[in-house]
Amino acid sequence: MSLLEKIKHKYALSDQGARDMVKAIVAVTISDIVLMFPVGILYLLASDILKGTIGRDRMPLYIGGTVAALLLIIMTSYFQYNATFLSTYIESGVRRRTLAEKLRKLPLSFFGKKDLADLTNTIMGDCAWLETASSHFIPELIGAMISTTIVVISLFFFDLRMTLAAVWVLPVAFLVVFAARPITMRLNEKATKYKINCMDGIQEGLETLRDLKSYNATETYMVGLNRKIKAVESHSVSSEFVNAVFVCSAQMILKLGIGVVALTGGILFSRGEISALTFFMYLLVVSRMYDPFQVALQNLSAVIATDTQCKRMDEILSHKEQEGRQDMDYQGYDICFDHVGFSYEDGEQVLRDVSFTAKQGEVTALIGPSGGGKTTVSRLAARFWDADRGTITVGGMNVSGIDPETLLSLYSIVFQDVTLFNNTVMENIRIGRKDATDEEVLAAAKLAHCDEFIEKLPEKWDSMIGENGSELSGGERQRISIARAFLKDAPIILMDEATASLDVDNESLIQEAISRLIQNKTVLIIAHRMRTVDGVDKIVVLKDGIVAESGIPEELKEADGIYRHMVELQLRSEQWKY
Ligand SMILES: Nc1ncnc2c1ncn2[C@@H]1O[C@H](COP(=O)(O)OP(=O)(O)OP(=O)(O)O)[C@@H](O)[C@H]1O
Repeated sequence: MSLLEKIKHKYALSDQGARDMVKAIVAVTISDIVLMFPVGILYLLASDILKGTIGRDRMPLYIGGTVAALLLIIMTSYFQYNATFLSTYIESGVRRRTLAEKLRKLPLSFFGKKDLADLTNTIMGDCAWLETASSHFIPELIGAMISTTIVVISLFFFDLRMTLAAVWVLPVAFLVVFAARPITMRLNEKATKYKINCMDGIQEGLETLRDLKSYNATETYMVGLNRKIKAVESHSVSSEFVNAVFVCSAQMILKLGIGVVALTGGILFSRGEISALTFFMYLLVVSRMYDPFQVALQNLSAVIATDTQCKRMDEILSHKEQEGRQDMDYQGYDICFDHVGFSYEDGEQVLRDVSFTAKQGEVTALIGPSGGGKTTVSRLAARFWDADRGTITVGGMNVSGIDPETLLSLYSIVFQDVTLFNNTVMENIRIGRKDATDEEVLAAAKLAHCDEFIEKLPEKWDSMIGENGSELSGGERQRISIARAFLKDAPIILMDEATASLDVDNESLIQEAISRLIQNKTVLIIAHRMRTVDGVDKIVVLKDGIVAESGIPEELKEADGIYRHMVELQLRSEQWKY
């Protein structure tokens, strides 16, 4: 692996980002070396004074040297600023976009393991931390190490003993901070874990505020949240404290270097083994040489801490994407489950052996007791998850070999919990097909009976509907979701009891529209109310992860099975009154 590849992989950078980081390292190295130029000029001046050769003719050299050193310092600082700061912000944007793009391609199973706060923290917080790391910590650390090595090598040409007196502190100080690596990393990981836990708590509180208030549980929630905030506080403080102990100790060791140089120089000078000029030069050099290194030590501990953030990012970036072909030759759009077995992350077998076919031009209803696996079956059909055993085909093509986005283009999905975006009603419906014209959007909305309530909104079709459609009723939200399905007009329709939040008037209107929509399509409905499945072509009863019964409604009603039992139960519950 080349150096660029290594940097790219280690710090989750793009090709350009890795190149910019190398440029930044070069810029810092030059900048650090240039800072030694004034020391050189002072050395020349001292040398001339001691030799008595100072005169007018040497003045241009001193003045020219000083001006050149100043110009070089300004130029390299400018170069360093450009190479680090400007490119870093561009790179941060690239990094965030790469993460978001990757998340888009990951299977939903990945999101089962990660909560929203964790992912948001990676995209925003970890990226911001890496932003500082790539603009400051890493280039300054590597730059300081390279420039110090160059200075140290050149010092060996003057006097070995004095050089050793000056440089022994460098590896010792470095080792002190580096030896603390396992402790600081562990503490940093812990602090990050508590921080995410706290963010998660805040997010949960905001999302569930309505329920917390209605059950007078806000106080209990605040007690829990306070505990989480305190945990973040104490872990961050102890992480900082331990870090400071090691960094400060290492910096004190560096200061010891000046003392040792003065002592060694004093002894050697008194013995006449070095000249006053050499002694003076070493004092000058050590007074400057430790400065970048002192900063580098702080940066080293910060770079060590960066490991936690990089690992978290790498976990996302290296996670296997769902792949598949885009050019499929479908033979119709039948969905066929053949001995399918599946379990979620927790390992509990949700589907044990499921086989059935949902034919094109027919409505297949999935019914069964709660937790029987109906939603899971529909998720597997759309490849939100991959089955563990057996095969699922669409139009004869195994879904595990189809590119997820290509597969989803075959589906119109109407979920029970509708997701709406903080945008206009028009754009929320257009999500169904992004290239649809306004007329097409309007037509789809009309079919889903959305137009009546949209026309009453203050800005009509341009009305913003608040985050997740919070300004709309449950029925209105669901009608928008159905309008999207009309607009997409895909050959397969997956519905999760789409009419659940509609009142009686709307329900019959929507049902009539749905009947038009589903003609000659493969329709898979997750049904909870038995009266809605009376007219379907096929019922599949899922219970305990297997197909317990399947057939046409009349047949199943005759048999004394689960379907008949569910119909009877529902009839009884319909007679229930408050
Ligand atoms: N993302 C998930 N991670 C882990 N387990 C899950 C997940 N989603 C569902 N399950 C579990 O899988 C089982 C089947 O759930 P599923 O939602 O498929 O059932 P269902 O028949 O649709 O239920 P309902 O009628 O109540 O909606 C349940 O035990 C449920 O707890």
